[in-house]
Amino acid sequence: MSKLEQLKIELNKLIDPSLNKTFEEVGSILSIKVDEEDVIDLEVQLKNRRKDETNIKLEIARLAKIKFDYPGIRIIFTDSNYKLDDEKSITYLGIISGKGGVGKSSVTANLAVALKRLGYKVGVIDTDVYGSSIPSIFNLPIEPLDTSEDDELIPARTLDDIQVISPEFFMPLDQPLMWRGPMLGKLITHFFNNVLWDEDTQIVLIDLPPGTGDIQLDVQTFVPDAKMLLVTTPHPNASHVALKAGLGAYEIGHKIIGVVENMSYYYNEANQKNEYLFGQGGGEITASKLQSELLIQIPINQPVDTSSYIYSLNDMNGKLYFALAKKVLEKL
Ligand SMILES: Nc1ncnc2c1ncn2[C@@H]1O[C@H](COP(=O)(O)OP(=O)(O)OP(=O)(O)O)[C@@H](O)[C@H]1O
Repeated sequence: MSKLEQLKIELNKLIDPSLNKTFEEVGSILSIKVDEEDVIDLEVQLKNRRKDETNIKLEIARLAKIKFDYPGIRIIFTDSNYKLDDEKSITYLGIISGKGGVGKSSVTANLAVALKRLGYKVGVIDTDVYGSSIPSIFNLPIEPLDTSEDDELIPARTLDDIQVISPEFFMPLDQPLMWRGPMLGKLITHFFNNVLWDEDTQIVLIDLPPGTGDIQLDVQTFVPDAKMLLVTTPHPNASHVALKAGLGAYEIGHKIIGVVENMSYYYNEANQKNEYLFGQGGGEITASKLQSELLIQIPINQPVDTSSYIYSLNDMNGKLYFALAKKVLEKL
């Protein structure tokens, strides 16, 4: 047996501390080679790189250099997707729209509350960097988030116990901040890789920027199983743009679970009729062209408690969001 094969056997006995399983059991070693200068090239995946990489690097170096006398070793660490049997996994649902102002953030926040009312443990990631409004919808103070000992972000928490992550918490108050591509990419990576959600978190809603861009692509990379909910207003022009966003989502590889038509009508108490201020049919057209389903039509309405953006269960819209949450759960 060659020296390299013997080293591989010893490496395979190492334990991934975050899985409490040997490298062999979870297939941690992706590749191992030796170059012409006798230096080892090793590719290893770990469940929790941030926490375990330094110690594992030492253990590997000890084996390769001291026990097997190799002059050097280069290690590339990647993330392991290995799932333990009892590991709870979070379901991600992205909320998308063609353009801004159609109520995407309102839908995200009110859907989160409705899911919570149904007994689910919910988180929200606000990725709408240029139009971030989730913290203000939830009335959360804009202050830097705490971090755990392992440098993970601890989400802000609403009074309803919904956990929230938003770029707002990283920006100077009331000042513009120019997010450039790489900076933005880092922030979003952090939002998906380094958040300490409560252990029993079941659903995380992602408020995405309007349209199809880098952040949508990032979400596909970090959470490829994420499903999408598309928000549009009833106006045919809005639905035209929403359709583009939906087609873009399909192209990226996202699944759309349905369409929400927001600001569908206004119920006029005076004549007891629905007034279709923004036209009619946009949601239905978008859903049918995407071969999806129009899940709900939400009218224009302010919460009875005018100090809040969240509808109570006494509000007509609160009841509709409750119905939407049930449909969403069926689709997920
Ligand atoms: N059904 C509704 N009835 C009345 N007002 C609504 C309704 N839906 C949303 N709004 C209001 O419309 C405005 C825009 O909503 P919101 O910020 O949720 O849109 P958005 O699509 O997330 O926009 P952006 O992408 O620019 O952040 C807000 O003031 C919100 O309170």
